[in-house]
Amino acid sequence: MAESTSNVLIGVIGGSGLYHLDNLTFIKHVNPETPWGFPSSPIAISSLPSGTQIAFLARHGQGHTINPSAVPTRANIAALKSLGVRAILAFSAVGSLREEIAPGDFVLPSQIIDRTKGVRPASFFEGTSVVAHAGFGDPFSNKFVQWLEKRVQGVLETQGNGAKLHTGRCIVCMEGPQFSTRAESKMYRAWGGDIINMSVLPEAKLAREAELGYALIATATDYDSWREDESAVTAADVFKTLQTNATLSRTVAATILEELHEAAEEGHILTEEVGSMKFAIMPRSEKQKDEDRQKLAFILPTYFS
Ligand SMILES: CSC[C@H]1O[C@H](OP(=O)(O)O)[C@H](O)[C@@H]1O
Ligand SMILES: Nc1ncnc2[nH]cnc12
Repeated sequence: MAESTSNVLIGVIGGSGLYHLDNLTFIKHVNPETPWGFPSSPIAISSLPSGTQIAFLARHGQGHTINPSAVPTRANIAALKSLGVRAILAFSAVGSLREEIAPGDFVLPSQIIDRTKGVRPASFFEGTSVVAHAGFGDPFSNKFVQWLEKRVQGVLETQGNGAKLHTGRCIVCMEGPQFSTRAESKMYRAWGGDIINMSVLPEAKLAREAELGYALIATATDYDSWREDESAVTAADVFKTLQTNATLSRTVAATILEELHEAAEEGHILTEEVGSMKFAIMPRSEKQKDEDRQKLAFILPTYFS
């Protein structure tokens, strides 16, 4: 492990527009070097009013300098794990593929359609002599997502200014940086996609490989490009809602993080993840290289130390 751990159980990943959280006392920045390089940006360790510490990482770097295809996601997940993090609460700006999901609404997706194009390293095992097939049928941590539902709903009802929460939805993760064509946007709707972004993969896959709880709070900024009589999405459309969504995301985080830390400490929201890689990893063979096993011990010390 690169950094000493100090009971930082929750890692928050901020997406477009969300580069810091509120109501926290900043303690320090850490920048752990992992076998997969450095994270997108130094990770801010801060304390909640109770003293509980949390970690915050800006997915695209503090000045939003990293495009979605180039985010060093393996380093991000490995760095968070090295700090002792057990659950990641990720935020993402998304396009809506459904009329009822309006810009400003929040979504807790439960499924993913992968439309990334193989340019992003998507496994810690890639390039090693160890083979593993993580289960990904339920790409988000079901218990964690269920835990979030009523808490996020509560915040939106009292402080959401009309923002609605949608649950049980399917997110399409596309390869950017360009937005989808109108034909693609319609195709994703026909496939059952409800929202679209460029970031949830490989983040969710890598969190699973590292046996971390992972949930995404998706915040809708636009209607993508499927509406016949409307113009196709532009970055300017996204920017219109980004700040309002980020402010509400900060309120959600400030309201739930203390209780989330407690839930992670007790472990009941993470029972599906911990131990999940045990039978995903192909049995040890003499052909597996020691150096690869050492590398993998960084994220899975239980199996590789
Ligand atoms: C700024 S529009 C496209 C960009 O926004 C989302 O970023 P994030 O998921 O980090 O909030 C989307 O995934 C794209 O990367
Ligand atoms: N329409 C869209 N497509 C992909 N990613 C997005 N992030 C925000 N809006 C998006």
